[in-house]
Amino acid sequence: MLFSVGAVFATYAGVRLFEERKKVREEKLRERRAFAREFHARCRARAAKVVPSPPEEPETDQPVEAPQSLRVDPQKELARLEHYTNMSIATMGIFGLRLLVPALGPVGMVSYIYTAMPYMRDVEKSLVKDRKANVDVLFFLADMLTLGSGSYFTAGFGLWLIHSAKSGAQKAKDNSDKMIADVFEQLPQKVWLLVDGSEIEVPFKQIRPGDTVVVATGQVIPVDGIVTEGLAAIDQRALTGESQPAEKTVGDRVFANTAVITGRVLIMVEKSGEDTTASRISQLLVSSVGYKSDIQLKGEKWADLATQPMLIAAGVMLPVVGAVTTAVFINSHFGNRIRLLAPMATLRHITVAAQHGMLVKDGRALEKLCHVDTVLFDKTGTLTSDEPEVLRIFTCPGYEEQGILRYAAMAEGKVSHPIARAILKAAMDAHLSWPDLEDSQYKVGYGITVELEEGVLRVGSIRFMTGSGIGIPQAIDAAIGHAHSVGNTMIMVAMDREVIGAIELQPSVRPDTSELIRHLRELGIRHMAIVSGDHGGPTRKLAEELGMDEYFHDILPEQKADIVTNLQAKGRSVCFIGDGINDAIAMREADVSISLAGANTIATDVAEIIMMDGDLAGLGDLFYISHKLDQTLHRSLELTIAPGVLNLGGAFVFHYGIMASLLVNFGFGGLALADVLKPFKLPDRAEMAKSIASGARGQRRKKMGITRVANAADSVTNEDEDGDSRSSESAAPVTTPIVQPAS
Ligand SMILES: Nc1ncnc2c1ncn2[C@@H]1O[C@H](COP(=O)(O)OP(=O)(O)OP(=O)(O)O)[C@@H](O)[C@H]1O
Ligand SMILES: [Zn+2]
Repeated sequence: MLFSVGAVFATYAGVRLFEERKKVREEKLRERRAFAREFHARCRARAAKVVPSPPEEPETDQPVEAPQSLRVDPQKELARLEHYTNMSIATMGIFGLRLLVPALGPVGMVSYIYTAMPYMRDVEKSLVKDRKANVDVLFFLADMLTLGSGSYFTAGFGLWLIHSAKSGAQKAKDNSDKMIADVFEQLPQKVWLLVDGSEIEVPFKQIRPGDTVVVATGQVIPVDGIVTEGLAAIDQRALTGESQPAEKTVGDRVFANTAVITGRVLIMVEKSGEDTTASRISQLLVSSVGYKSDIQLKGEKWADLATQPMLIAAGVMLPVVGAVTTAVFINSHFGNRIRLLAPMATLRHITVAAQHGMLVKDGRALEKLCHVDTVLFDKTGTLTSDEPEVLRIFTCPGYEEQGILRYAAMAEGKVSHPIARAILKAAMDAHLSWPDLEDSQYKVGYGITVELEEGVLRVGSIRFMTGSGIGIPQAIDAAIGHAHSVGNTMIMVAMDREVIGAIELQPSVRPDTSELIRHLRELGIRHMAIVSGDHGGPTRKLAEELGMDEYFHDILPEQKADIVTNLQAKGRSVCFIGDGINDAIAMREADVSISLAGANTIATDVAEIIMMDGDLAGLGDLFYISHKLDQTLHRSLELTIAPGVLNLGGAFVFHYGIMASLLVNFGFGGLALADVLKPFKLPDRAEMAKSIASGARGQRRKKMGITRVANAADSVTNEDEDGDSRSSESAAPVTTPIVQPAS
């Protein structure tokens, strides 16, 4: 029987030896060819009296590429895994028939060795390359013991368990990848294309190599390309991590997903929109699924910690208790299962989110969301609809309403701020026309400056005016007071040093938002606040209306981020929901960031989760899905540990066989898998709250001592009653630590 184990090793060694020698031979051949090439090049160069140019340096400025794992064709990988799964079934079959036809024994061995080949490669890699005995090594040892003890069928079954788990995980991953890619493609993406000297807005996918796109302040560069005109400061943080903006001008390369902070450039496109979309999707898939969840990390750590001692223990046990008991003992190791289950659980929940119109770009975000206790909302464009309405236009002597509106529209040109959209719409509705301006300067959080023949035009906030040394006339000041008291936003229009008019904008709060806030409280969110760049008046009004705990107004973009980090320093876990350029930094700092489809591209690029319907309605569902994921991950971990305990008993107390131990693993593995893949529907509101509270209580019971989880659970259960009482008196005034406007 030891003969069979020997045969396995001998064959593997033979195959590997053959491969290595082939590799060496190929290497030599390559060297020889390279030498010949260089030799010929030198001869030619000498003949032409020029020195051959050095080989081209690889570009260092390249955008990040998808890791190796994603460049493997998933179709082929799946086919390969399925092939080995089928082969292990065949092996089991042959070994089974061997009982009737003993001559089939050697055939079974050949089939076994073939099926074990990829597995042995992993084992070799672990031992030779990583110099570490990992779980693969341990289980391989168990399977060799099984084979050596003459349980051929069981050994085949052991192989099948390994291969089928891998191919099952790959299949689930493929399905989710497709789903996520589909949802991503629905994101509305438009770019400004230069056609015969004028700029037109076209869908991103229509872009072809050689086209010229125009990108101005506050927009994200949609493509890889070369700057052919203009100058811009570009934030490459998303790409290179460097926070210093880079100056780019004619001849420089720029990359997709970087943002223009100031300036305006024409870019010649290098890759078509479809190619760029494809590479974006592959990047997206890397970040959404190519990571390890906390629970997986924990599980892997435990598995790793247990591996060496178990190997040693197995070595000691083998001569004493024999192969069977040792193999059963090894099978009590909970192995790699969490490594398969955790990503599958995450994928499953990302897929459910996608089916409900939420694109989770980073799986970690979904995992972290259930620990969030503080949600910060941006106001304009997030809590209010992405297009307020121009309500009134105030004019100063010498100007007419239409003139003020026309100036404002001229300045707003291609800005994609909700205020800009509202003004442009009003101007269009009034059938005004205005020239296309190229050199407008947008100062985020303040407003826009344009140099016209008649003077310097400024359109923006009151602070923008006073900061530029422009006073507010009394008549306008009175109008501002009234507008703010009813919750409206006022935009100043100034020419040179004088305010010439103002525009009053009426926001419309997204429907059912106060209901949503109440819903989130039921789901365990303790603290909710508005963080807005707008004035105190309208911000307070909305905060009261919606029953927020706090509000921050006149907040500049960097300050939004400070608010997030301050809260985090107090131990809060913060989710930031925003739509604008002014939210991007805060979103980067937040534990979880969410944006809405149709918001500024910088915001949707930074956000880890995008609400594809363009509104907040699905937020409750999202939190629920996150809690569900957390519960599933915990259950997965339990279901991987349970069979281990049972098998440990099997080895020392019940004395059962190897097959029994594998069946225990198989049974629990199947249960865990079914649990992870179980389809689930989103329940109604009351049911959601109950399920989250009970999950948290359950966890608290088990996790006594781990303060963070226990605290979170506390808050959820307390909030149950708390949330109810709050909802009944939601009209009560908010006690508001107000952040004073920065001067
Ligand atoms: N495109 C613009 N046109 C005119 N004024 C602007 C523009 N962008 C910003 N402003 C002025 O600067 C202020 C701050 O703008 P910012 O974009 O930081 O926040 P916001 O849109 O008002 O509110 P929120 O932060 O809630 O989205 C605005 O209230 C407005 O007065
Ligand atoms: Zn906003």
